[in-house]
Amino acid sequence: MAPQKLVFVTGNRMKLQEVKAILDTNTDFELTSQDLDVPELQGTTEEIAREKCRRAAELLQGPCITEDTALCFEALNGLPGPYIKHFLKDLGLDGLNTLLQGFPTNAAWAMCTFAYSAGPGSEPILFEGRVPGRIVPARGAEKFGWNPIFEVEDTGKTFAEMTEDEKNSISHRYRALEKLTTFLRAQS
Ligand SMILES: O=c1nc[nH]c2c1ncn2[C@H]1C[C@H](O)[C@@H](COP(=O)(O)OP(=O)(O)OP(=O)(O)O)O1
Ligand SMILES: [Mg+2]
Repeated sequence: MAPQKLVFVTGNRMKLQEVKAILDTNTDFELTSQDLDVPELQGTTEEIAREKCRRAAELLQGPCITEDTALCFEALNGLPGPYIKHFLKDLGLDGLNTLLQGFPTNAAWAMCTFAYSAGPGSEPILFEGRVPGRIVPARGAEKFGWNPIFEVEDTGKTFAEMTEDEKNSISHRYRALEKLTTFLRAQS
């Protein structure tokens, strides 16, 4: 059967690189990407993910997937969550550690939410993947976002200390993408 064409709307080339690597050996899907400036509303991760995908499908006038990544601190009831991009930009990796000083736990989870819309006017469907861990002083290469300060539970390693393959075989993104591709395969 011909591969399903997927348009991934994202402005983040590292996300795109990881999604391509995860889908790499998968011949069921053919991924292309579009860097569109889609506004992100405030709200819960789910609300943000849905609305971003809705707007992307309108702009593209066709089916698409979008993705929202959140980093959630247990001590802060899940914040910064979907606002991690702004916290990271303004506080940096050190500042995110400082933020947790005085709290009893540095437990955290990384969360990835893919949204799929069949086209404009079609309600997006969400697929979520999570990885538990904790926030630690930066270790490893500073190549992608908050990778150096997120230590994955039971591994003793931050995402930045893992090889790309290692991260991509256990990550929040991998787990969410598994659910999305299972859904899409069942559709076709
Ligand atoms: O696996 C990851 N490991 C470390 N850092 C990560 C990861 N995945 C996203 N990140 C960073 C990028 C951005 O600072 C924030 C998510 O924000 P988020 O709005 O989802 O991404 P974005 O604006 O860069 O791209 P997009 O155009 O798809 O919305 O966390
Ligand atoms: Mg964004």
